[in-house]
Amino acid sequence: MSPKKIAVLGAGSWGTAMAVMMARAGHHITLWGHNPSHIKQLKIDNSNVEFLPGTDFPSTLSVTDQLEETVEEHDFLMLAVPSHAFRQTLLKCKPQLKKDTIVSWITKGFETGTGLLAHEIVIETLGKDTKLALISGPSFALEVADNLPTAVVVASTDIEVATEVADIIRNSNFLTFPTKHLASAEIGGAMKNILAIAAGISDGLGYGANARAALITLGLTEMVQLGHVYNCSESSFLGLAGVGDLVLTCTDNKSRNRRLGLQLGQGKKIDDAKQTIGQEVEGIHAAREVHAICEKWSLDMPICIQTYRILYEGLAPDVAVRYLLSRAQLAEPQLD
Ligand SMILES: NC(=O)C1=CN([C@@H]2O[C@H](COP(=O)(O)OP(=O)(O)OC[C@H]3O[C@@H](n4cnc5c(N)ncnc54)[C@H](OP(=O)(O)O)[C@@H]3O)[C@@H](O)[C@H]2O)C=CC1
Ligand SMILES: O=C(CO)COP(=O)(O)O
Repeated sequence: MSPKKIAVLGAGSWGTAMAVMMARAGHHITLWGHNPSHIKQLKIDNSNVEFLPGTDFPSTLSVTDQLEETVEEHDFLMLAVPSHAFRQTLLKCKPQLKKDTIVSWITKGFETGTGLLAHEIVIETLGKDTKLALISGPSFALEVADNLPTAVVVASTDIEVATEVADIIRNSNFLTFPTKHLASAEIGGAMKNILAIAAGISDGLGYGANARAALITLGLTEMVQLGHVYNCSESSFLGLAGVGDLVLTCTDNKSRNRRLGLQLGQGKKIDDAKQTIGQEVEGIHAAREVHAICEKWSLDMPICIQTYRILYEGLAPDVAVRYLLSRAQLAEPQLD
């Protein structure tokens, strides 16, 4: 694949790791960040990026805080901002956006307040003919920045766009699989953050590996249940963006969502836990949106709801777990 010009919009750990990975593969990357002092610091010294220690920037990677000219000069955008900044970033891009620009994103979450999926926001703000794609799957920023093998899906309702994006960003350490299951990939990426908090809570309380495996399995059935609202098939959650990312973030302490849960399970207050992590914890927002969606559609998703109650209603983690255990399921929840 010949080198491309790609603009990564969002200079947090994930945008930076993706930018470095693609620049190493020979692409010409512009990394935009909204915080001028952060960008200034990166221009002076990028040898010790916060949360990505030891990540040197290749010469094919430049940084900027100028969004307008970045959008103007690129026909491939990759949004890496947190979900709460997704719509406003698209709106800021819109005036400079060219007709055939690829709008891709690596954000994981529902829109705060509306519960919309990212592709719904793209269509609402930029129109239904936008060439859009999501890149998602089990992919810790630190490991991608360290050049460790990673496999993700590139999802778009237009499989030609998914294939084009997958072909551009694939390299020997970063495998990409095109898929048309866009909504499932978005739901998987957003839901696993809530479930990673739940798994962290369970581990923080000292419940063992059996409980964690049960949470992962039953969490997957909740993911599938939510998918029914969007007409997603059960099997569409069994890939990298669903079960793959769920297993990763529920089991490894590189996950910020899991680490938040661990601290809550150990008795820490949520504000203190958030402060210790010092980065985005998307599951906190996603729990609120999923709670609202469950109310709207009368969905029974006990793990997500108990996690919401711990996060927003001050429910004690051990009480939430006892509730889950006491639900006396007559039958194991099934995927179909
Ligand atoms: N890190 C990871 O391993 C992965 C993360 N993701 C997803 O990527 C997304 C970004 O997360 P991540 O990079 O990890 O988070 P970080 O906490 O590392 O960084 C978030 C970045 O977003 C910036 N930001 C905040 N508000 C705005 C805004 N309004 N406009 C532009 N930029 C803004 C912050 O800048 P400042 O702090 O200067 O305000 C910061 O640089 C999330 O949805 C996450 O779930 C997906 C896969 C892997
Ligand atoms: O999405 C991720 C890995 O795929 C990162 O997970 P956390 O946001 O929980 O760190």
